[in-house]
Amino acid sequence: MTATQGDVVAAEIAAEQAHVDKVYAELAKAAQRVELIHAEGMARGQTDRRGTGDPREEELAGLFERDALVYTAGKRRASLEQQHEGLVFGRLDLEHTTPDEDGRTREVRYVGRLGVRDDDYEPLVVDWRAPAAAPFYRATPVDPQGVIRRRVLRCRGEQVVGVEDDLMVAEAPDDVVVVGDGALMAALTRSRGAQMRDIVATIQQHQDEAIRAPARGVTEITGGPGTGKTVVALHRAAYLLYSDRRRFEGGGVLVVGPSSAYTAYIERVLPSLGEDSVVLRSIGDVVAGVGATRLDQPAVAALKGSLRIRQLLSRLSRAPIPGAPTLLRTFVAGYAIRLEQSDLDRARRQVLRHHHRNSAYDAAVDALAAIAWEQVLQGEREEFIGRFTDSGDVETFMRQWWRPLDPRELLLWLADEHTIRRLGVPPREAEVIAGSYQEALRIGSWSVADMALIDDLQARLGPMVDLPSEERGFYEIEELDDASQYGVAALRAGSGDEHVAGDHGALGDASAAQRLSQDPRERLLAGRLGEPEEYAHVLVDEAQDLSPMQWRMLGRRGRWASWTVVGDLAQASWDNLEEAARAREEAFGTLPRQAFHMDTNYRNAREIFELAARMIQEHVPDADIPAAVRETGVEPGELTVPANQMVGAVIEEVQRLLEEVDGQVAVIAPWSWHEQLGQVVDRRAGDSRSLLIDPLSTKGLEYDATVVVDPDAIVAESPGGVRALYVVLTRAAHRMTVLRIGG
Ligand SMILES: Nc1ncnc2c1ncn2[C@@H]1O[C@H](COP(=O)(O)OP(=O)(O)OP(=O)(O)O)[C@@H](O)[C@H]1O
Repeated sequence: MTATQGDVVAAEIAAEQAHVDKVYAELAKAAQRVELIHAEGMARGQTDRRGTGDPREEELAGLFERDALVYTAGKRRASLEQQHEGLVFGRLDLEHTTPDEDGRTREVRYVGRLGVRDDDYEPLVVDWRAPAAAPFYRATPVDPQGVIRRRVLRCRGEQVVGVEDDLMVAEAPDDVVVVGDGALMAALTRSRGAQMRDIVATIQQHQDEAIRAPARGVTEITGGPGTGKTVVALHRAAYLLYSDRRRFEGGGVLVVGPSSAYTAYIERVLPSLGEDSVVLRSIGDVVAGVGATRLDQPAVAALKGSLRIRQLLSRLSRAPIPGAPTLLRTFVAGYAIRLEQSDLDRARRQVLRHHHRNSAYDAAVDALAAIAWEQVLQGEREEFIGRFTDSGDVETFMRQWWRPLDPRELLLWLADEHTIRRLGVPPREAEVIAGSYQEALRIGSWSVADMALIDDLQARLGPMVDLPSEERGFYEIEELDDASQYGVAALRAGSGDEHVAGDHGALGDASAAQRLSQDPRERLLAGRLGEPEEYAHVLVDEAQDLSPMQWRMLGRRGRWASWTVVGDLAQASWDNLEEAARAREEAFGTLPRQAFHMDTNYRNAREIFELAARMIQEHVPDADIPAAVRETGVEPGELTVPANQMVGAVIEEVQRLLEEVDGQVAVIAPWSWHEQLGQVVDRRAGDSRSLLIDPLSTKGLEYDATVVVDPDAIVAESPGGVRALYVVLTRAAHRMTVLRIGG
């Protein structure tokens, strides 16, 4: 009796299962070792004087050691747990030209999310990032690199449930069985989850080249929609950490994306690849201690994003504090001193020529003293200056005239149109800017574009330094002033203290304060800004959308960094691309460049992408159009419905699509439809399989199916116009319906 194809596959699966079992057994041993280290670490921290609050020095050393051990063990355990699923995903059968020491030319090599060795230190699985794993991604029939067969193992938990082979030589040797229809197609046909998955088992050769490119300088990854730019860039981050852990884990890797929906969407990819030290931020969350999700009207965002705004910020950072005293009258060393507004302005200008405002308190006192001396010119100059500097009146005056300035406070000065006009802004722009900060004060939240302005002002003002302290109360001990470091920021926030958390780690506390406060102004100023954190590598996704001011903001965080920059100009929602390109060049300086272009669309079924491509080519003839590799045989639906029947049509389409796909169905609608549609479709992804989302928030995301509502309004409403619609039309993997308004 001959074996059926099913029997052959079952036998292959059973053989792979035997190896996978061995790996998990080894892993269980490793987990036990981790437990032992954990237990040992905890034991070292035991102290016989618990509760006295007075640990001996050797106990402190014990505690430190314990933390280090527990930390390492915990990290290893977390990574073992996260990579448990699908730990082994690949196998290479290689034929070498020169035999090994035992005279064999054949080798079997398994590839997985991490490297595992047996007791003899023989590799059971090679980490996908190790050089030994490279042929898994690089071998092709034209250049097999010694590979006869590449096999992808599909696992559920610890069970191998399928194998998919690619043969790299013209004919398989007799003992090498080839099964399956190819792993890539199987992966692309599957349903999309609410979160992005890693593609470690099916990375394609051209993607692998970008992933493993050297870390130097700037790596640009371009390509049309769905070409895997994001997922490739994330694998690249994992690869860089593996290839030079000291540099990148120590220096930090920052990944910046367009929105918090995007960061939530991609947040599982890196942990599933064994990396949890990467910092993910949306562009509204880059500045430590403050965050924003609100978007300005396009005209306002354009004004705030352009480099022209820097002139206003420069003047603002040197302007007098509104409401601060305009006259200093006092007696020093028996002389009556009177410093008028013009004297004060002169002193301020002199000081700001050479100093950051927030660190120039002493210089400002000196400047005032020098001007006061001009009114005296009798006796000893040094003695007079000393008496002036020590004067209680002068200190009281300085507390108002030269207090530490929070950049956010300066932006709020702009809510007053007269202030802006005094700073030389033309009336129409002054009105737009004032209106935007009046709105911020009304609703108590910043806009995403404000973050880059806050950052720019912070660079001009310097970090906030507390004024020289007044005499302290007896119980007010030094350390408690900065208790935020010890995790009590939320308490201070609750007590109404504006100066909450001092670093990004405590951002959550700042937002706790924001939630607690009823007063919009207090919410805007809650928490304390941290200083810009610098990184060894900065990865920017949807880079085509960054404004020039946002490039400057990122530039401050990557002054010594290498970069990976990902984008597609045809999807841009920023219209002055030339100015943004200049700001971006400035951020990169003279760093060397390398470029990778992705030209295969792995997301959209061909039928869906053709509709999107036709639309964008009509308006942007030089758009970068990839080739879609998968077909479903189902054309996207295009319906025209009267406006008053739109809600019903949406409900009907959602119902229909939910039956056709296993994953999520997104209704992508312009804001003008959100109120009506919000009553029938969930606004948030949550557990529900259908959701309502606005066009801009879909950047970088994907769904099994989409219902695109009123495309003309999407174009009219978005700063990117047709480019925004192009983004929207390329979000669906399997099914799409476009609902136009008409007749
Ligand atoms: N080699 C691969 N194997 C399996 N799936 C892949 C592969 N490459 C890309 N994909 C899938 O294709 C989809 C699109 O990828 P991704 O979101 O990274 O594209 P993108 O170029 O960033 O798209 P956009 O610019 O439209 O946001 C994702 O579901 C991703 O998992």
